[in-house]
Amino acid sequence: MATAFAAMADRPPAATTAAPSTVFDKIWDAHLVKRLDDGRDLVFVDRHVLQETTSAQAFDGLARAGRAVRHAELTVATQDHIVSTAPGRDEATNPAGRELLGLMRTNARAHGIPLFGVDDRRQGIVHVIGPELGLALPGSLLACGDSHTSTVGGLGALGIGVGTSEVEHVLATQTLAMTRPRNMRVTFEGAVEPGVTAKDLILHTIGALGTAAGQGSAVEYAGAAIRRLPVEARLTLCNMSIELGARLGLVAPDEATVAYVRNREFAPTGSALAEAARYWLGLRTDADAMFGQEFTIDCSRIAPQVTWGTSPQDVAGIDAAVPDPASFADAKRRELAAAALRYMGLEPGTRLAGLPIDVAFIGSCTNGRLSDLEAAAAVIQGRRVAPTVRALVVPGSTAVKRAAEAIGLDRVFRAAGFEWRDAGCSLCVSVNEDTVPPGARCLATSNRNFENRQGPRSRTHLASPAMVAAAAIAGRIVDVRREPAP
Ligand SMILES: CC(C)[C@H](C(=O)O)[C@@H](O)C(=O)O
Ligand code: SF4
Repeated sequence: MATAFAAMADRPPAATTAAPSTVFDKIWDAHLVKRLDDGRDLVFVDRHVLQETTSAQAFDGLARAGRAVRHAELTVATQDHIVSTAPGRDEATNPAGRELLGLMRTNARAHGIPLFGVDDRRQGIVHVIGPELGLALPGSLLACGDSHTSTVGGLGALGIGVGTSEVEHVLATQTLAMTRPRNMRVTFEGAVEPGVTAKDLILHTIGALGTAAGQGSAVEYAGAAIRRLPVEARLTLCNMSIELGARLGLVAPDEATVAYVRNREFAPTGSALAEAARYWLGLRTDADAMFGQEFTIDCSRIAPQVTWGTSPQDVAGIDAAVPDPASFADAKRRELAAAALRYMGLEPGTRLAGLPIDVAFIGSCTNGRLSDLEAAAAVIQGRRVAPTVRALVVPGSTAVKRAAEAIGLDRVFRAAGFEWRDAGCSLCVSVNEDTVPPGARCLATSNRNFENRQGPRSRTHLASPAMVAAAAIAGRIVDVRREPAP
């Protein structure tokens, strides 16, 4: 399989067009198979990644239609959503997950698709393992039956989240029929303050522009502040393009991207890598390229962010208070904010700093990578979790878990009173056995704070790993920048 994946990187460079174009245009055009009569584009999918909750029906459909998997060698499967995260778990640990996990194993075997299941060292959240294993490469197009496929945009790849019927289409044809996304750019200017992370940049952006801003768009994140972000932070940023309403998000590849890709299990090596890197580094937006929408964000004014409501756009800096719904100009927004405060059990004017929490969750495809765990551990080192808090670390992949253990992070978390669990989606979506009790308040590093997301009547606030770590210790939401050094 490694050879097949490596060969994919040898694709010819995009045909140079006369008109100035964006990095998105260049990658899209390199994948264009044909323009369909209905106005959509048919694009080639370099990698197709499967997760258990959206693939079973797709395989059923394929069987009913009597079709085969077109390119099993460009497809991989993992088990992440419904898996138990209890240490030492297997497919049967979460009884509710047995059927879907079993179906994935049977389907993968029947079609010759490699499965990185619960017992595999390569298992993990689909959007974490793509970059980690070199399945997602700069300039590639990756599809997955999961909305946050946009994560891989951090490498300069097009990550397209699709529904179950499209999973079936990709399995059968290795192509995707889709309306070409519009170009949108968000440029980040100014210096980012210490204690402010990629998670804060994207939460702030969603708050400023709204969850509908990116509709139908491919968002390019640009600017000096983005160039300075390590690749894992770019993955966090692109992950939440979905909460900005976009189809995908991306950061143009640079030397940091190439360095990240080097030595990944399925990435090209040797002269194939050198040749691919030349192509990747040419994937830049031309100076005069046109964007349907352009926004600029001033990073110097961004504080660590915390959500107060039930949409990711309900967000404010840690030094702010819960807003008065009456303060919103738009009538619909006023109504939604009032409903959100009722659900969250919050009063207008209450400071976000100081809100007591019951659960602290560090993990997910947004913030479950090694650098996220390192940032959290740096805050926790030598301290204890407040007795009123249940604190969990759920690494984004088995490889992240092992890498963290190799540098002793598990000991830091355990000594502080955190649970150190096996890899999976866990409390991000609570379709396994991990839940937040009704009415309880959780500060989480994940990407969605919808009603009931972490269990019936659960209350979710979103923040960065360092902020969640600091809150777990304090027992309440605090400003990580003001915490005394350990
Ligand atoms: C289960 C899956 C379809 C879903 C998604 O696509 O987003 C999940 O990953 C989520 O985050 O809610
Ligand atoms: S971690 Fe959360 S957002 Fe990411 S794929 Fe899993 S459920 Fe979806």
